[in-house]
Parts: sequence; C-alpha cells; structure tokens
Amino acid sequence: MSVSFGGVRAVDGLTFSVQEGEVLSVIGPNGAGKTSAFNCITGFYQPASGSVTFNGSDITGKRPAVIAASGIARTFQNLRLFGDLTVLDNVRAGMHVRIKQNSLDAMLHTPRYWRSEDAATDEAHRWLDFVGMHYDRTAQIRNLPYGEQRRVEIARALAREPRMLLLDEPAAGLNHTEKTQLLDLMRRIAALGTAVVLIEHDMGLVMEVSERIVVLSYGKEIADGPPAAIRSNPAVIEAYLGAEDQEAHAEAERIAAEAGTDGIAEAR
Ligand SMILES: Nc1ncnc2c1ncn2[C@@H]1O[C@H](COP(=O)(O)OP(=O)(O)OP(=O)(O)O)[C@@H](O)[C@H]1O
Repeated sequence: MSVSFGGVRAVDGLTFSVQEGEVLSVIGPNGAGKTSAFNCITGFYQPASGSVTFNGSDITGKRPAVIAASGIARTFQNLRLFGDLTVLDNVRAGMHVRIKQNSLDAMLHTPRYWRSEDAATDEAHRWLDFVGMHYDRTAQIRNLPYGEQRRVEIARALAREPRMLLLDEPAAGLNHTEKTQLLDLMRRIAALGTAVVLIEHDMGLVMEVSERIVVLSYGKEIADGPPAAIRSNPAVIEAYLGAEDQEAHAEAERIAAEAGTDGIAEAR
C-alpha cells in the first residue's frame, strides 16, 4: 500500500502479511509511516494505492466500524479510553460491537437484558484477569496509574475477540516490570491464535517478542525478516542513524549492540 498527504508519501509501497498466532513488528524511525499504515489497515485513512486483504476478503477503504466488526482491533499511541467511565464499563464498551441486544429488552430492562449484561460483566472480568489488571475495576479509568490504563485498553480490544490485534507503541511510558508483563501478555495473545502486529520503539522488546520484523524508513520498506537478520542488517542501522532525533540514534546503538556486531561502524 501507499499513503499520501498532499505531496508527502507517508507510506510508499509497503507489503507484508501476518498469520494467525504470529507476532510481527513494524519498526522505523519517527515519521517513517508506521501509524499511517495502521490507519489504512483499520479504515481511518484511505490508501492512495494498494489493498488490504483480511481473512480472504478485500477490506480496502471500508469504514472503521465495518473493519472492526470483521475482526481487527487496535490500540492507539495516545490512549483512547472513556475517562469518566469505570474500568469495567470501558471493557464492556469493547464488547458491544459483538453482543447484540434487543432494543426493547434494553429499554424495558427485561430479565433477558440483565442476563446479557451479567454475561458481559463476567466476560469483562475475564479479560481484565487475562491482562493482569488487578486494581479496583469500579474506579473511573482516569484515576488509574498510566500502566494500568494501558492494560485496560488492551483488555477492551481483546473483548472484541479479534483475529488480528494492532498495538501502536504499547510499551511507551511503561516501567521495566510492566514491559516484561507486556511481553508475556503479547505471547499469550498470540497463543490464543490472534495475529499480533506491533509498532514499537523499544528494541529489546521488539527483538524478543517478534517472529518477524518489517522496517520502514521514510515510508519505504527497507527490510523484512526474523530478528536476527534485522539486527545485523546495516541498512536498518543506517536508517536509524540517518534520522535526526537522538532517540533514533540510541535505538541504532541498541540494535547494533544486541547484534553484537560492529554494525554501527559499518553503517557509518
Ligand atoms: N494526518 C496527516 N496529515 C498530514 N501528514 C501526516 C498525517 N499523518 C502523518 N503524516 C505525515 O506522514 C509521515 C508518517 O507519519 P506517521 O505518523 O505514520 O509515522 P510513524 O512512523 O508512525 O512515526 P512515530 O514513530 O513518530 O509515531 C510523517 O511525515 C507525518 O508528518
């Protein structure tokens, strides 16, 4: 796919596929086009060219709600939770695209309505257990520590029972322990048979959890392969070194250090 904003080619010929139960990461320096690619897959942007096929169907250009209902869930770089709602209600909100209630039952609050509400609450608790969220679940989400809010966002996405989950920088702002728990969580999500596609700047996490990594630089795909091949790929290190921000340089050092090669010197 390709994505353009005016004259800027944010994504320029990206191709990848991901299988059930696989963890695939999309990495690249800031502005490389990673989030734009996610936005195209989930229907928030229209690709300038190319297509997205999911589970055998062409979903290119479909509305976000239609794509979500087809089995793709995502989290956002900046959390998009309902701050005034409780933890439980945030997760239940994720389920309502799946659970169809009869509007008459809902209006009259019939026994059938309460049974389905109780089932949704039980399920929300199960997903919160799954992501390891053990705070007060009746608290307003805005009063929770940041790391816990991130867990709830993932629980809400999982409550849709997606076949593919897109995570946009889920480790941002997390401490070391929380990152370790996130790593374990992503593996458990993949073990459910869900395809996990991850955008992440934490190279340690990316190298550890991914079966495959796609690298973008200025919108172009410059590499696609298993972590070992990506670590020792001079073009990848060069892309990070070529970026203007210091953070990207630190990431280049990290990739090279993990590879145990002299990749940085080679790229320079
Ligand atoms: N809505 C938009 N309108 C115009 N330009 C945009 C828009 N969204 C992204 N861009 C531009 O497209 C390019 C790719 O941005 P994108 O956010 O996809 O990169 P990214 O790899 O996700 O970056 P980061 O790691 O910083 O999140 C950048 O040049 C950005 O300025």
